[in-house]
Amino acid sequence: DQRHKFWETQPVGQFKDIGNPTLPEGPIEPPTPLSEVKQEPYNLPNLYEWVTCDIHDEQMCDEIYTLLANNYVEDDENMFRFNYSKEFLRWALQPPGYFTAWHIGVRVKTSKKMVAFITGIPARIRVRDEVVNMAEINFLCVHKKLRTKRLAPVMIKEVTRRVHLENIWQAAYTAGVILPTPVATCQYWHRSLNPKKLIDVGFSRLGARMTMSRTIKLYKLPESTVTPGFRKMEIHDVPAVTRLIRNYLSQFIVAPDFDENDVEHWLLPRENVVDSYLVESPETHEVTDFCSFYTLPSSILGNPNYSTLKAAYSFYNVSTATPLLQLMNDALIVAKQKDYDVFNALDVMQNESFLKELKFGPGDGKLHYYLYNYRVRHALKSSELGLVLL
Ligand SMILES: COc1cc([C@H]2SCC(=O)N2Cc2ccccc2)c(Br)cc1O
Repeated sequence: DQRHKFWETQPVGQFKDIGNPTLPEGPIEPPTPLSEVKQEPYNLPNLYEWVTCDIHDEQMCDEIYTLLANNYVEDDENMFRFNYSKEFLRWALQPPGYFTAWHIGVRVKTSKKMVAFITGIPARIRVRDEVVNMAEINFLCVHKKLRTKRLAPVMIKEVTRRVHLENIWQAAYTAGVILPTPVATCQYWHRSLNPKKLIDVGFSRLGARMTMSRTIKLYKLPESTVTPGFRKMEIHDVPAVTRLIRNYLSQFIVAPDFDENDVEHWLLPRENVVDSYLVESPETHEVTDFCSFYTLPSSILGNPNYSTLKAAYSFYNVSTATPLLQLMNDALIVAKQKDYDVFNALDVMQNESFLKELKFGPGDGKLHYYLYNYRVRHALKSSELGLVLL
């Protein structure tokens, strides 16, 4: 089909190469001399033009928010659609060292209406012992009415060209669909916090021989956290949290190579965007554990009583003294206190060790991770992945 036609032209692991032990791990193609990188943008179909999006600009941010809120990812049954907030988009797209040129919109020349979007952000990602400068590609969105115009391939080529101009030759991205060739395939799990609402909107179903009140009781959580020394992360914790998370992530085959600037950006609490907590030992004042989740609501499509689902997504968690089970239960307790309806987690890192026990149920969505222009000897188990993309 057309999709594989495009990906067969790209430096990505090809299905035909699976299991070929002679192919080395690492870049598939060498960098192109900067003088040979195409200097001008790729051609769009006539009616459309590229626009570089300054996400800091209120009006531009509004246009991007609205495009995504109406046209971004839905579940297979079109019951829900991601509803990234404006403050979340500003956080997600302005990490240390970001390039405005990598926030690319497509708009109609005449009406100036934004009809498509794709982004890249720079990230240092370690693959085994190699730290690679990559672009994390995200928010690929084409307006529902323009889906048959084959805009996505030219948008992917354009963001790749702009990434190449910054001398970066690898990328990481995720998708709900199978493309050549997944580095890892993960499963989403969900922990009900507001089971009545989740059943009312059709996400969950009442279990057999279960009443609503029995279901509410099943998911009930304590009013307050149980771990002594459990508190919100603050700016002065950045050095300790950086040490803790760098050490923890070193056990995974693919993981971000966070420095203190990255930790300050990605893990310091931001209201309605990202929450992070740590355990400071009351005796030694050492920071021994960390947990975090980000806030990504979903629009509920066509329900008369509810319009939005408040969802928390497990981000990075580290346990060295507090059992991970207890740490994550405290995260659930805090999320319930803040009125989240559901707490979502991928089966990456050590998450599998707590999912069933904390009453998570498997979702219907799989998430495939991909690397561009970097071959990994063989697909990873999700527990070998230490990378969470937004
Ligand atoms: C519907 O089952 C799932 C849907 C989603 C995504 S697709 C569009 C959307 O909004 N989602 C977030 C959401 C919506 C509802 C519940 C939990 C998460 C994910 Br990710 C995993 C699921 O299993």
